[in-house]
Amino acid sequence: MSDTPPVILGDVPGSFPYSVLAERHPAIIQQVRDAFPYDPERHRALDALLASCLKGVVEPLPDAAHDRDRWSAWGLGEHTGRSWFAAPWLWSESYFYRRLLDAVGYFAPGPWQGIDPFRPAKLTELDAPETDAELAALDDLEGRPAPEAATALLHGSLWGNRADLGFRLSAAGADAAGPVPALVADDSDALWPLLTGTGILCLIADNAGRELVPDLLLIAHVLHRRLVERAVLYVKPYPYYVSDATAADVLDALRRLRAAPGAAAAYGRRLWDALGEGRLVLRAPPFAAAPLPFTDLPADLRAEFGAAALTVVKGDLNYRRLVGDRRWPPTTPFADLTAHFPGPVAALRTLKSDVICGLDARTEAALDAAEGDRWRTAGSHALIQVRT
Ligand SMILES: O=P(O)(O)OC[C@H]1O[C@](O)(CO)[C@@H](O)[C@@H]1O
Repeated sequence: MSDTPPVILGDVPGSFPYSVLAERHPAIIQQVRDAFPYDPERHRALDALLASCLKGVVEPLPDAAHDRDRWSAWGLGEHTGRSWFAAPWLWSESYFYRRLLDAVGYFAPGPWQGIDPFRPAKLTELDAPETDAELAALDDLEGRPAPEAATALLHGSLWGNRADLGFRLSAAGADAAGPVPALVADDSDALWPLLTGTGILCLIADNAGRELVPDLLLIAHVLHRRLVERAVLYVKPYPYYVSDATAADVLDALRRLRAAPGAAAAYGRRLWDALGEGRLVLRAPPFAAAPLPFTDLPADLRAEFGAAALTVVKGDLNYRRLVGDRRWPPTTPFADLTAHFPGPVAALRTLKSDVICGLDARTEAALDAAEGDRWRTAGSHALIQVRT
């Protein structure tokens, strides 16, 4: 595309990406420090990461890191020795989480290996009374016509994306939708006809807890109603962006569902059975936590999404990766920016970063008039965009 805007960097003081690197990442380091009684070595490593993020430069991975080659292929050499603020924002954010896990000993043999530094916060959310209320709402769906139940579950999965623990560190209270509808694009009419009963649904998950639970309910629904033959759920291979879902988080969510009263437990049982029968497959590919756009999908994922009836891409970060982390003119067609994707694709996302496409001109003008630039990042608007 000749007028392609530049990739977003984090180097403009006052911009949203800059604030994430300069303020949110230090706040996340503090949150992690407070989450567990780490030993002095871990605290020193967290001190070093904080200093490196704020005033230092990107450093290489330790010699023994299991994924050094992978990160070399993902551009680490190019950014090593340069400021975190000078790299593409997507790249800096991803590498920050990789280094945070190093600092807390997540990958190294020892007592902290495999301990998710974000798990206490994820469990607090999963166990919150709000989750009970959301699960109780499933009882009201019983007996409703299938299309009505399907729409309710789709919207549950969509708005579940607002439940993002990293986002909450800086966007508390971002609730008012103002005079513009909360849903700024809605292609859901094009989504359901793609699920004709014989294909595979791929769902690229985003957050754990109160987003993952409705994602699982949606999957349970399409499997139970035989809208697809099989579903594949893609999660992160390691803790990432504070609340992103890992396989362990899927198991926590399933346990929560199975232990719930009312209709929720039946959804949990169906999902459990579907995993056992191979009708629901869990995947955690390294690329799920790559600092790269989906134009760089590896061959295996390209083939899987190419063979699916539909791939649902959840959340803001995955949206940035899907359409490209660039400040596109908001009326740029979604179909143009996702033409590279190997199969039909639907984005379900609440708006939490500057990236947006596929709006009609009237909606863009109304949003700007009502909220300035704030609608892009406040998390108070959402979209359902589909490319068939
Ligand atoms: O959980 P989500 O919807 O992917 O949102 C994570 C979001 O957090 C931010 O990276 C800021 O840290 C957003 O801009 C990003 O896309």
